[in-house]
Amino acid sequence: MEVIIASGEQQAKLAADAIEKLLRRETDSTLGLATGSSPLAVYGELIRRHEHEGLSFARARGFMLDEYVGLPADHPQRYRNVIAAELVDRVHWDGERVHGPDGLAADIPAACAEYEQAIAEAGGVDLQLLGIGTDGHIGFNEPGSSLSSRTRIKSLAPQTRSDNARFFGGELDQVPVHCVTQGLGTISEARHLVLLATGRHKAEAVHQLVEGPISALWPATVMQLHPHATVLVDEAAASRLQLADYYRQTYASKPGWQGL
Ligand SMILES: N[C@@H]1[C@@H](O)[C@H](O)[C@@H](COP(=O)(O)O)O[C@@H]1O
Repeated sequence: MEVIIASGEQQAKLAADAIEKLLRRETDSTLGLATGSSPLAVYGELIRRHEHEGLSFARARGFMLDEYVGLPADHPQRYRNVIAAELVDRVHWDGERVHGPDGLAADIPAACAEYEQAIAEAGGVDLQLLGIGTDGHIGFNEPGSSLSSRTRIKSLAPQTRSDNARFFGGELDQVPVHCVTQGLGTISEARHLVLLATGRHKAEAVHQLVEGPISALWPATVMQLHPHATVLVDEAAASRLQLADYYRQTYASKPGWQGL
């Protein structure tokens, strides 16, 4: 696992560089998309590169991490609509090439199995963007999630519902109780995991993710088992890291050609 302590702006450039490298290669690429505030600066940088540097998403496929269950199709907080507004529409990416778990399916387990199948048929995810919840969730894999879980329905933890109430006008009772999320096993199969975290409220989750014992209690710790995981954190989110100086030195002496 590589830990890079960098400002939100630097994080966005580094993650966008890795995504641009994939989009400009000869073969089609598959991006794993996350919602929440953490990836917004990355999306902003990708939109800038699309508008000013000709970065094209035409040959890419996208798979989202998660979705609320039961929000009406036109609800602005439905993750499908959020990602359309924050990235897909703004980079003129064909919406048919961007997929997400179906939170409105009549048969949710069948829809989850189909989603797994669609990811597999696309050849798997090349780069998965991730944020982290204050309780250490990735996607919507709340504490207690199996480390080998697949896409499925989950109940949101009270902490997550209260954290996300800000997107629902501060009204907790408007936040859905259930979600569908790629599992920790699904996420772990992406070839490169790139997690972004900013702010002191993420410091404990980041400490556990990087330095804690692997445990379902802190689901993001599953990333310690991944052969190519990058964790981009600002100073505040890094404030509880025991080995922060070592991560700084390592990154400062990293060969420039290496990329993420
Ligand atoms: N389901 C999303 C996650 O994918 C996201 O990473 C996390 C952190 O959100 P934020 O980036 O807004 O702090 O919470 C949400 O509940």
